[in-house]
Amino acid sequence: MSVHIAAAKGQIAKTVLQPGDPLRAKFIADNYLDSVKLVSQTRNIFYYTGTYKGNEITIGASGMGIPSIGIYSYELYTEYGVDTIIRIGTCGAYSTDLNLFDVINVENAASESTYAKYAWGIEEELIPHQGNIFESINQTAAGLGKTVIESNIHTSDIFYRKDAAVPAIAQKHKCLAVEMEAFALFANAKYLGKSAATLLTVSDIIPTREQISSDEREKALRVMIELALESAVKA
Ligand SMILES: O=P(O)(O)O[C@H]1O[C@H](CO)[C@@H](O)[C@H]1O
Ligand SMILES: O=c1cc[nH]c(=O)[nH]1
Repeated sequence: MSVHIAAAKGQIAKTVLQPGDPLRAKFIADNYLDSVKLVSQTRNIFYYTGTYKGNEITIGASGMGIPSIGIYSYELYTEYGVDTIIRIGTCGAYSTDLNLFDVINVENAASESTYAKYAWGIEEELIPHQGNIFESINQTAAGLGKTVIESNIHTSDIFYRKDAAVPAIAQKHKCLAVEMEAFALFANAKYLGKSAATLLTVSDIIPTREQISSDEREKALRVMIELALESAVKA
């Protein structure tokens, strides 16, 4: 057990799918995994380990924001020997070039956050996905005939803001969308020499205020979930 995860050593698989939402983790475990076991519910952040097509996999939440995923991904990599984390999140599109339910495979995460600098001495404001899992997701998507958009995204600490303009860092790095965790996940993986990818489903179109419901954020992300599971078993 680690400070924030109650699972015993050996109860977490080498590959973890990590949504922000604990109930999305439960939905995936209930609907996609066999022989599934709830291995941690500390702070109601659920971790389930089971098999998908015969391969052991863990689905567990990160909670929302950089500090939270910073904790969970670090403990998974260092205390449980996890090799690969695939974040499966939602994001807000900065323009109407994207549509609700589009799926992004994140190339680089740009952030104003000081997390990477003060945790690991990583000075860059743009951190790439780590290891081979990004490419494996692209190949898996092509094999399944699913469309994924490869793009930079903005990892922000802010969900609500007064200024409607696209933030400068997102403009600078041509980020199509915003979410709140990928930068810290990539920073931890980079520092620790681990693999990390982030898949995002567009849940909000920021300029038009179109959005999917909270129930859909839990349950209607089928394309992303199935792509992550199929990629995970090849990791
Ligand atoms: O759907 P998840 O994975 O939680 O991701 C996005 O949704 C949350 C905000 O609603 C933030 O965590 C953001 O990154
Ligand atoms: O961080 C996020 C996630 C979903 N939608 C947003 O607008 N922002």
